[in-house]
This record gives sequence, C-alpha cells and structure tokens, in this order.
Amino acid sequence: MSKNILEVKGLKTFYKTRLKEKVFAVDGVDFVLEEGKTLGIAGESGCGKSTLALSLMGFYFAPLHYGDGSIVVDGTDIMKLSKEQLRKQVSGREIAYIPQAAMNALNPTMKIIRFIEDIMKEHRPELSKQQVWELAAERFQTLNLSPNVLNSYPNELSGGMKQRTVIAISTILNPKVLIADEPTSALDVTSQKAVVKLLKDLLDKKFIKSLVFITHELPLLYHVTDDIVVMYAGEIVERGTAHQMIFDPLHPYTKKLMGSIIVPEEGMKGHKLAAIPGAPPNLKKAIVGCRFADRCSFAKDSCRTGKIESRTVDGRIYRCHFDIRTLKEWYRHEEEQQHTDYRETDHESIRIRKA
Ligand SMILES: Nc1ncnc2c1ncn2[C@@H]1O[C@H](COP(=O)(O)OP(=O)(O)OP(=O)(O)O)[C@@H](O)[C@H]1O
Repeated sequence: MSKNILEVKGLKTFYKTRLKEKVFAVDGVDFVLEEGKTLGIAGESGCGKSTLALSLMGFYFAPLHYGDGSIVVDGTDIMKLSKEQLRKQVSGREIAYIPQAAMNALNPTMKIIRFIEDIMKEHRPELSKQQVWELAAERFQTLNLSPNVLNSYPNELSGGMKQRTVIAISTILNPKVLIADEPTSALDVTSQKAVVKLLKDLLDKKFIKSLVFITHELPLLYHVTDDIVVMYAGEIVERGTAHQMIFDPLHPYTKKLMGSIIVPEEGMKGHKLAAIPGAPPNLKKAIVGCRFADRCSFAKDSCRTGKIESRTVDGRIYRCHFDIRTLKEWYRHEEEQQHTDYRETDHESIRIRKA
C-alpha cells in the first residue's frame, strides 16, 4: 500500500480585510494525497483554490491567516514548525509551490542560473558555482530543456519556455509534493501540452513524488491527474477519479460545472452547455446548510439547515444531503426534460423557418 505524502485535515484559513472583516476562503478542507499520485483541484473562480494552495505551504502572511487544522507532509505536521524551520526544511525541499502567473514574476534583470544559485546558496551551500551549473545543466537536459536557457534572461524566453523554466527551477531540490496553481493558463495549446509533459516527466523521473494541479478547467485535469477534487465556497464538495468526475459527477455542483464547460472527450461532445445560474455565497458570513443550495435545482428545505457532512460511497466522497440513487434519478429526469425542451425548440424553429 502506498503511503500518504500529504494529509490535510480540517484546514481553515481566512483573509482579514482592511475593514477587519474576515473572508473564510478555506473552510474545513480534508484530503489525502498518496505518494506517486496526482490530484487536481477544480472549481469556479473565487472558490478558494489559490488560497488552499498557498495555505498548504504553511506560510501565513497578512492578509492571509491560519485558522485551524493540520497539514502533514510525509509524516511531519508542518503547522507545528517555526517559520524558520518551514523556510529551511520544508519550502522547496518537501513541498514546492508555483503560484499563478509565476513566470511573469521572474526578476527580468537576473539570468536563469542566478535563481538556481540563490536556492542552492540556501539549501546546498557546500556546492561551488561550477557544481551548481553542472547540476542545473544536467537537470535541464534531462527535462528536455536546453542548458542554454540557464544563460538567458527571463524576457528572452517565450511564455511556454518561461513557464517550463519556472517549474524546473522550483523542483530543483526534488520536493516530495509540487503544487502548481494554474500552470497552463495564459499559454497556447502547444505550450500547455509541453508544460503537462514536463510535469509528467518530473513524476516519471521521480524528481517529485506527487503533484497537486489547480485549475478552473476541469476537463484539462482528465489528462493530467489521477483524482480530482472540486471546491465550492471554501469547501471540497466532491472527490473521485478523474474519469468519475468528468463522466459521472455526483454532486449537483460538479454536475453543473461539467454542464457549463466544453468537454472535448469522446462521448461528451454532444452535451449541451448551460451556465450555472446565480453566484457563490458571500464568504464573509457563516453559511448554514449546503453552500450550493441557492443555485441547486434539487435543493429542499432540509439542505438549508445544519452542517452538510461528506458521504463516502465506494471510495467516492461527496458533500450532499441526498444518496446517489436519488441524485442519479434527478439527473436522468433533468436530462430527459432538456432533450424534450431542445426538441420542442427545434420544431419551433423549423416551423418559423417554413413560415
Ligand atoms: N487578499 C485577499 N483579501 C481578501 N479576500 C481575498 C483575498 N484574496 C482572495 N480573497 C477572497 O478569497 C476567496 C477565495 O479566493 P481564491 O483566489 O483562493 O479563489 P480561486 O478559486 O483561486 O479563484 P481564481 O480561480 O480566480 O484564482 C474569494 O472570495 C476571494 O475574493
């Protein structure tokens, strides 16, 4: 049995705004990531994905604050470490984080090798400049990146190359977990594929042990991750294998999310697109009951009281009041209804055209 490389339990983190209001962006998140596995985190904008990624690093700087819970990386609860221990022993070594738009944050006046030298100065001070160069050149070569890149300034690289370079730099210490926040957004399709290939190479070559890939593009995760969790309003509402989540979502939010995006996979090409009506709840207030209730076509009064706990059925986890049979019955009924509506619309348009 593989061991858990990352265990997150009851994690709560919040922002404190200048008006002293709290925004509960991550509100009781639990998940486990096994060694050698990849986990995707998906959800609409503002559901807490980036905050979760940042929170997993254990570093909290205003306006982000730690509330509660544990983050255990390969057996060590990093929330019990001091800031100094975190910086020296965990960051980059145990767990590495590539924030959104990281490639645009590279200091344009520094050659790529300088970024690697800075990391090595902190973590491998015994290495000479020449040794750092050799180590970096070998790593770049292994990852199909030209070592010439090391001598370049960030602005001399294309967007895709810059992103792959950032990933190569961030994983130079072979972290156990890599958290990549939207690593392919703002890239063209060819560069996206190259980034995905690089991430897979890092896993295959065991430079990283596990990957957390965050994106609002749920279908992209189908090709990258073993499992997917979907977040909504600071909570995880569903977890399953990538295949289950794309082709057989259980939670009404995942179902609606899938129905609102273009899925290029075989068998999903004909599905009709529909935006999710309404907006996510205000995260500044305590929310009672199901957070998705106000946007859910199946919500009942019972969904708006108490706390909705997660259910685990056959390894799948979803946070909903209703059992799988009931949900699937509703989905079947809703799909039939939609087909009828479309057929009627078609007949109507034919009638109008004929007239
Ligand atoms: N610095 C901040 N101060 C206060 N609230 C914030 C801050 N940053 C984010 N938030 C709020 O925290 C919540 C979660 O935001 P977060 O950026 O984590 O979502 P996300 O799912 O990553 O969205 P996106 O896909 O757009 O990056 C949102 O309600 C957001 O408005």
